[in-house]
Amino acid sequence: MNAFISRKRRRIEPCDTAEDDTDFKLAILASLHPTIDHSTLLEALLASDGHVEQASQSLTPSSALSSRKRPSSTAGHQASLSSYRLAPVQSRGPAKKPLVKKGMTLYLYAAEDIEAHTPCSIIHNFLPHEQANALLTELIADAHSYSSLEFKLFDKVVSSPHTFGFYVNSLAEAEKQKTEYIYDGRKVTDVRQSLPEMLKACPEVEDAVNREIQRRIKDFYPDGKKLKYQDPRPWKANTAFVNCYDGPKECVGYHADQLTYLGPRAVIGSLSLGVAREFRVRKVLPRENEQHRKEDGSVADAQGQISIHLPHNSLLIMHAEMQEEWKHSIAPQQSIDPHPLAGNKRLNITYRHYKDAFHPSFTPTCKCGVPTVLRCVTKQKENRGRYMWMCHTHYIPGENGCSFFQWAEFDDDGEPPWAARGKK
Ligand SMILES: O=C(O)CCC(=O)C(=O)O
Ligand SMILES: [Fe+2]
Repeated sequence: MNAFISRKRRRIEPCDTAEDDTDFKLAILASLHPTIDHSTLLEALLASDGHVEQASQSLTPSSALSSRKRPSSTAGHQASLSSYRLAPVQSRGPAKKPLVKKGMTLYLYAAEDIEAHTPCSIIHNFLPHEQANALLTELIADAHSYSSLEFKLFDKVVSSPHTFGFYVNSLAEAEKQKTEYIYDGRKVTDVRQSLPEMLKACPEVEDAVNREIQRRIKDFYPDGKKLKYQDPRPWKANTAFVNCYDGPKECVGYHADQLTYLGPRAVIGSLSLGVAREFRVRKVLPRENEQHRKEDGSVADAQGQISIHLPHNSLLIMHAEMQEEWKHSIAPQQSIDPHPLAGNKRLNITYRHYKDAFHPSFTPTCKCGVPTVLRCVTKQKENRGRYMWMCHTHYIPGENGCSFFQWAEFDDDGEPPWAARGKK
């Protein structure tokens, strides 16, 4: 049986009387459990909604397990919190009700918990040890020349506090990317050919992702059927974005990945190497829940979030329900455990399947003459889940774009109408 643990995120408030109360309860718990560290006590208290007695019971280890320490996030070591029975989790299938609560972060470590409570599954120790290290070493060398992503946010040009590189599997593909594809309204100049170890890992990633997709469908989706618009054909790893996070403060904010070249209900395979970091996910709320939005625009506190621990050599599969219904981020941390090969760096490969039918020569072009971006309506209740093609150009600093908008139509397998016409 596995368990999860949760911790209330610390608010930046100079004086908080609730914190005093918590400190008092913590002192009682500490006296009852003198060998358990402070953060584990705090997590148990919060998971028990502040009930000291309940927290104390949950901290009594099951007879078979002797370890009491919260697992450290030491890279390369896969830890689980199964020694604390804070909540029972059924062995297979989706969770009956969400565990995440307002203002809380649930910390998930075990594969069974991750797949039951998020749209992701995880394979720990994915590649053979030597292969993972060779891939990491190859990427560290290439990451020196990565750049950060610049984008426009409310008329300000901001750059993401991490760097990345973009790879495709052949030089011919790289040339096509540079000349035919558009990202945030622009062509990209730095497209790399996948490195030997990246190519070597591709078939393994493809096999694992395809297996996980089938398992997800069978065990988690209604009636064991694929989702509407999900592609029934095998998933391919023909494109990769490699993210580099150098030190605990480098991060990426909450976002959903662009579906423009992947199509609806896309699946992404994300291989983590080097320093272990926290991958946070939260479900997107429809607009009627907007009363929870804070002044700084965030809603994470209002609905809670889930943190997935991503150690070295773990493959996270973001399933077909992820991009349309959830957002994800890599959170900045106070500290990290350095990795023997990578030092302070985490390298992450997000393998993606670019589909032929979504090549920009087929997708609608806006009034600016630029191929459009594919988006899904997530907030507006009436149109939630519908897709639309929209002008990209307003992402370019100094440009406002046009008002182009067109609903996007797909068949049950996520194919756009022009692909069906081509088949006839
Ligand atoms: O670093 C990660 O695990 C996630 C990166 C990511 O979200 C992205 O590349 O879109
Ligand atoms: Fe992403």
